[in-house]
Amino acid sequence: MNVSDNDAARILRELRDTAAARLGAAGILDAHIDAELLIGHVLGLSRGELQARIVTDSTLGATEAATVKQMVERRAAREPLQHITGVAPFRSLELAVGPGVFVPRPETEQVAQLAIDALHAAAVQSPIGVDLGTGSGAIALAMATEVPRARIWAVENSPEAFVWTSRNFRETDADNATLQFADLADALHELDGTVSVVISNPPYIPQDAIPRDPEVRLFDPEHALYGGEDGLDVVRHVSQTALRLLHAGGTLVIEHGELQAAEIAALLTADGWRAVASHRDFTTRDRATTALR
Ligand SMILES: C[S@@+](CC[C@H](N)C(=O)[O-])C[C@H]1O[C@@H](n2cnc3c(N)ncnc32)[C@H](O)[C@@H]1O
Repeated sequence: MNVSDNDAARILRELRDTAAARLGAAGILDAHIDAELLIGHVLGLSRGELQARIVTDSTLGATEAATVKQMVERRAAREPLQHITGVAPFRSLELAVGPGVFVPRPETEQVAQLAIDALHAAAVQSPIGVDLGTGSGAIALAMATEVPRARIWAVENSPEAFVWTSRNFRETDADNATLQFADLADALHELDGTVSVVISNPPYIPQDAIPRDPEVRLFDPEHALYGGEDGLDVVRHVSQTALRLLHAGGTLVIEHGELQAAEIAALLTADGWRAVASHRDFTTRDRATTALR
């Protein structure tokens, strides 16, 4: 490494840090991400390339280089990046993840927005929100931190996942969020008829539809992926539990596969839900359905 490499890295790093501080002071939540994307855009580098340049040009010693090599090998074996780093970003949160828990996905950030909007719109002082099958706690903790006046309950019944859920609840320290180890089909009877919003990203993959990506097939827990023969076994339970939990006018939000919107609309309509509507993600795929109690 020569001095000019070092200088180039330092200048780049200071530029990144100054830009992040400026954006943070302006109220942008993930300021360092925005800063790196902006500088990368100007320099014609991806965010990863920019970060690699900052590290390799300045501070990368032999030990760090060896660690990077090991991590690259793990990634090459298709272990999810989030398992290697141990962290999954979700909206404004950084959640601990690893073997045994479903890695929260970017598309779920958009689905969570539907529940957050419904909580914001709720007429009562402290609306109750429930996340059925909470996994890492991503949706529940997003609702709790983004709608502080709400009271949030989260339900999970996988012991392996629950280790991670508990850790994320502890580390997020949202005192308006409660976690329960329970089967969502028979959970939270004490809240019957009082809840404003129920959201679930349940297992919805049909038993025979094995996911293509090794990261999903080999590393996400089966209990988080598969929903029986037609993929809708857990969705049927979510519908019944939400009918019991929600007060009249309350909102149900369900994430699902892009080809399941019509089937889920029929299922919910048959169960007596009103105003059933599907919602597209940023790539125009139908990935969520809402309904009113
Ligand atoms: C697709 S993952 C979603 C996790 C998280 N909500 C998210 O969006 O990242 C489905 C979750 O539901 C949990 N689950 C499946 N069946 C359940 C049941 N009957 N009761 C409670 N949780 C269940 C799984 O263990 C898993 O954590």
